Amino acid sequence: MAPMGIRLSPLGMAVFCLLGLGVLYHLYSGFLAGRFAFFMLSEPAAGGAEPPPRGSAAAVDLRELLAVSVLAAVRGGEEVKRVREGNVLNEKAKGKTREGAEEKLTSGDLLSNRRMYHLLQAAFPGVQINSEEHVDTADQETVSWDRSIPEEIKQKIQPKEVPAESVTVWIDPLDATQEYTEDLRQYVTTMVCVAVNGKPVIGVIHKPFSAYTAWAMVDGGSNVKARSSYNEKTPRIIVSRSHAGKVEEVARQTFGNKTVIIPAGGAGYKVLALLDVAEKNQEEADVYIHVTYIKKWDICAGNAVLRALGGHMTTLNGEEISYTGSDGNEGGLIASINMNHKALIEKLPDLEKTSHKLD
Ligand SMILES: Nc1ncnc2c1ncn2[C@@H]1O[C@H](COP(=O)(O)O)[C@@H](OP(=O)(O)O)[C@H]1O
Ligand SMILES: [Mg+2]
Repeated sequence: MAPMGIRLSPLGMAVFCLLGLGVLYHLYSGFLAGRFAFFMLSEPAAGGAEPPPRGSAAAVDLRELLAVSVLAAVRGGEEVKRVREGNVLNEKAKGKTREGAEEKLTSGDLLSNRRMYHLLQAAFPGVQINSEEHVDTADQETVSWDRSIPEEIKQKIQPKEVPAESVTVWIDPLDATQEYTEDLRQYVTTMVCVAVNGKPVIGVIHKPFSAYTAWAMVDGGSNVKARSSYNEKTPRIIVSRSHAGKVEEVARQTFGNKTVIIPAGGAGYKVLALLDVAEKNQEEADVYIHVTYIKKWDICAGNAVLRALGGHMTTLNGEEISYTGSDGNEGGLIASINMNHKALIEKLPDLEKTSHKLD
């Protein structure tokens, strides 16, 4: 006898148990099927990372990161332009490079850095962000992102989740500061790069004075492309105008005395010189070479853009550059697209013997 006088027949109990089992099976198989479908649909994430479970707190969507990176580069660029046009740069020296060149700092660098950093940080609080300028942690600036994705990005890029801890964001709030102080505006860019497991995956290079933005995502898409042809035999070499070291010697030794050398400011500008950029003040070149020490925020975005378009940026020894850990790149760089990059490296002088002479 059941409590309260209800009598359960053995048949009723069996039906009840079967129904319960059916409900449990339905719930569990639906969950498993969902997990299986997600596993089947997701490609391996860019940079080789496994996608984390959808909706997991530790996952970030690379398409969203691209959208906010473009916005950050544009917003930083507005500060860069405003300070230059107001003509109050508050220029000072922040130190010297290893080669003894003065490293300059202006209000343009600092205000752009503040804008870019806070926007990215608020949008992706769980992600490591490395920026060129110091960020005051007491600064309570809050900038929110409305999570809207521009139509062009929506059309070209699919959502792709990666674990937040695999991501490192690199911000250059003002590339070509030296040239900025000389009012050579065409060289100036703001840049954001997203690396996944150290591999450069998203690059944004923005020219604040002409409102031009190039973006690209490895295995995703881009709004910029390579030119239709490059001169591989006697390439035009684009090099630094203010941190040149012995780069002209290296270029002439490699490609002959007649090779054209284009001195220019900014690592972002020099990468754009290798691409199809319809911009009145943009020079064109075939190869970009840099022989002195350089920082990862200067080169990561350009490296990502080139990689996304099938090009290469490596050290002068041909090694890939890893965008995690320390912020410096010791081995110089050579960048090319639609060329035999390996053959270019083999042509370079033996850097083991000459590296001490390069700076
Ligand atoms: N030897 C060096 N040491 C430190 N930074 C260097 C460097 N050579 C180049 N850079 C930095 O790399 C960027 C591009 O350099 P260049 O215009 O000479 O090609 C500049 O960044 P910033 O303007 O962001 O400081 C410059 O300061
Ligand atoms: Mg800078």
